[in-house]
Amino acid sequence: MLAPSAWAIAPSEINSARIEAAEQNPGDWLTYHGGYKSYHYSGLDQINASNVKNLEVAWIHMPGRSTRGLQSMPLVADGVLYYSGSYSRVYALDGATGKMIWSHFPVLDEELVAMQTHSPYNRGVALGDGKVFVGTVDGHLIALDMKTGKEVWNTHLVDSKKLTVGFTGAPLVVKDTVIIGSQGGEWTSRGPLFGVDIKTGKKKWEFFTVAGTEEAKATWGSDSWRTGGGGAWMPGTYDPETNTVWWGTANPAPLYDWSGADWKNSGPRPGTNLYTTSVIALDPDTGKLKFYHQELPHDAWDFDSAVGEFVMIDRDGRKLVVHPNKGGFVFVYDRADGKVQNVWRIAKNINFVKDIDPKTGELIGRRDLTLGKASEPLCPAIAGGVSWNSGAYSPKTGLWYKLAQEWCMDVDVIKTTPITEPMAQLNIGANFKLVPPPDGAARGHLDARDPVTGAKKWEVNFDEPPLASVLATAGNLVFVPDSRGVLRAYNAETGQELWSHFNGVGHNGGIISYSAGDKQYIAVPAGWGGMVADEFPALFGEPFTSMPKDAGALVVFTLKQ
Ligand SMILES: O=C(O)c1cc(C(=O)O)c2c(n1)C(=O)C(=O)c1cc(C(=O)O)[nH]c1-2
Ligand SMILES: [Ca+2]
Repeated sequence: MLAPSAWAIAPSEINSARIEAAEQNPGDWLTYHGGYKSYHYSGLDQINASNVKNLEVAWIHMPGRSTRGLQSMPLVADGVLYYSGSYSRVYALDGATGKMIWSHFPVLDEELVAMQTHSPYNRGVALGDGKVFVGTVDGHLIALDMKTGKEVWNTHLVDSKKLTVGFTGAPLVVKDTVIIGSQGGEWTSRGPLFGVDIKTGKKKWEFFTVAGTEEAKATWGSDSWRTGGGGAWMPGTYDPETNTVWWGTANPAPLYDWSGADWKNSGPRPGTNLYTTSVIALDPDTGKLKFYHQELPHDAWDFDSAVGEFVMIDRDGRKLVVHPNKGGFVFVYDRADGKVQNVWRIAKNINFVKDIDPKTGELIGRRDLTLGKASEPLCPAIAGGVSWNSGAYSPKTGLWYKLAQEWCMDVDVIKTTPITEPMAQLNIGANFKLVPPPDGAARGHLDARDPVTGAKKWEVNFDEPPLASVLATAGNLVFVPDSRGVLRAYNAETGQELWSHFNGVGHNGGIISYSAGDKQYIAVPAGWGGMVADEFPALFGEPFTSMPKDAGALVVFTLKQ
């Protein structure tokens, strides 16, 4: 199915209604998650399981200065591809040829950026109201004219000079509001999310993921909310039926806590620490909290809920949303009220809890660390049982294709005090080293599962965990961009590998499909160097020891003529 002409009347008008209708317009890819349902699925089937072997490179684009790789999710509207690289460089390219239409390089506070650790990568842009929106690591949200790339407005939202953190995640457009979340879990901020007027750039609201309400403030003993961390560093999504924004929040700081089982009363941040490591449901117009579920009360392991995937599934009259937590569990919620409907595990090596009650979401047998070396490795490792990139759901197969990671770490918990002056410093609270898990080598796997029950149909193993997003298509295909730099296509029903192509450097970003003219394309950023990627040389050796962390290219494929 190719439907590029459906929007011929007003080609560049992008609003929430058009995003809601994403499924009827498979030639586009309008939001980070491919549409509000977060499927990372393309309804195009020109490229399919029987002809995927005929894929070839159509064009390549080099953004330059790809420090820490190329981590973004491209977007496409009406055959034009928009994407960002490190330092928030934004490009608009002809989707058929790669020819540049415009580029925009923001002027950043380079001195500040050089002092940041989780920087200067950018994970994507948002489209709406004739503009392209991008966040910057020095705390700005910028709107560019979609046709010319000229700056329309530029709003300074985070005092990054003081707080160190900024924006790495993509924004989300909801009606006349642009929503973006800040980094924060590893520092001393309060991890805000912002709602900004789409026309003027004026800030409409701000929601603090740390102590954003009086109820939440009471869950931080010793005034620890002042330096609580939090963060909302990956984009969530929007449920138009209930006018609700779903967003995941990051961990509290310090990441690790020495108080052991007495965490309610002692240690650096006594209490449950709301709304960190939670999913929060906000009113997009006001930023008011509607409801929430804290996936890990008093997270003591850096297992953020910040993974941005909220997969909307309707089943047996129930409206559900599926959300993975970095600790390796997958939560299923009722979309009306955020009540837990199921919890299942996707990572095999987990010992930070014995289990999570699938009916209530309650943690069973938590493993709270105390000062000094832990007696046995903590599983999963700080890099997570799942990482921040997204899986893909195919409404055709009813399967969710999701990557998981098997690794643990030796951990030595130390006492820290938050440093806020003159500039916030990382507040980790432990030294650590990644090690293989009890059941074998450190590795990754792609699972094809029922997203609600977790029932597994098939699994493919990888010697090193892939750290990029997954794409599913109506052509009965699943694409996995792997860490060595090989893009692989699988049969969506069976997991059989059908095609692969080496892109020259590891993948650490998104992947999409779109149409331009009468052709279907697959676009994948190649470029290695995220935070988790830093762990690869010690664990896996070559090719990661010598893999560049400052090279990137957008590689686009189509079928041979
Ligand atoms: O709490 C935060 O604000 C925050 C930010 C980031 C980031 O901006 O990349 C990561 C994390 N947390 C994190 O927990 C994490 O596992 C992680 C992995 C990566 C990466 O680039 O591979 N970034 C981040
Ligand atoms: Ca974190």
